[in-house]
Amino acid sequence: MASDYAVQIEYLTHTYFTKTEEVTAIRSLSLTVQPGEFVVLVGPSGCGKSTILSLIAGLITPASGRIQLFGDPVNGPSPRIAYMLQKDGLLAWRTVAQNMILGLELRRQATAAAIADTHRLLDEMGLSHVAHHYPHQLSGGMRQRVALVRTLAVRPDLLLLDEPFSALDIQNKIHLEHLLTNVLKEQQKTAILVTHDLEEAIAIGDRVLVIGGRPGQIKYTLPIPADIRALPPLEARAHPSFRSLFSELWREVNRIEKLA
Ligand SMILES: Nc1ncnc2c1ncn2[C@@H]1O[C@H](COP(=O)(O)OP(=O)(O)OP(=O)(O)O)[C@@H](O)[C@H]1O
Repeated sequence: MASDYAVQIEYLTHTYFTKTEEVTAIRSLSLTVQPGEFVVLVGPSGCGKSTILSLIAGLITPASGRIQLFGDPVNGPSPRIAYMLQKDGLLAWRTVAQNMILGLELRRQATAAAIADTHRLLDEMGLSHVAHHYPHQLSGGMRQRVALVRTLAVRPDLLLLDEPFSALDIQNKIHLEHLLTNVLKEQQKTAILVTHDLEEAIAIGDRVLVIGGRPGQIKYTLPIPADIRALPPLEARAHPSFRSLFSELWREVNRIEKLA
């Protein structure tokens, strides 16, 4: 029977083989993500968060277990997924306008309508005035906004976000969180974010999963209450329950780190 989940992971195990050692990064991990849900992965360094994203993206093949995307098995990179990383990956010799359609070009989807859509997104990000600038002429926050436009331009059903805002100052970070969550809500996209920033996790996620142990497994789940989820990221941080959720998450991440 076809699955109704955006992502369904069952008993996933992954081992890296190097010349000198074998590292089992993930063992027997099961997880489901609902369409439209925003799931955040946090946990100590090296616990396997990025590996989970790479497996979902079909960039690496698991040793065992099963991953389904919108009911279809993952057998390699899927056009339904877009990936955004901490490094913006903008090409220095292309303008902002040319950079933001790169994904569309690679997928042979750079139609006039699709390009017009990216210009609308660029406008929403407050960046129309730099469409003809080159990346070196932009600030870090602007570059990451362009990278976000490029990620959204291909109209992915699932966004995988690996610490996309971690190099930004707090103002830029909250601004980008705001832009991201607005677009995700408007377009009802599913997203999985990896972050080390526990405040960010609570302010923008629907559900936060603490990954830990060696090999990595889900050790703790923190559902974010509906009244916090309804708020923009800055206002969420000022909600009366925010501090106690932060303490709960902090305690769990530290407890798991000590056990590792
Ligand atoms: N290509 C690789 N070859 C060998 N081992 C790897 C490889 N990539 C990751 N690992 C190992 O797998 C484990 C999980 O790594 P992963 O990058 O998924 O963790 P992470 O939780 O994302 O870490 P961080 O928070 O530091 O980015 C670590 O022990 C890491 O050293």
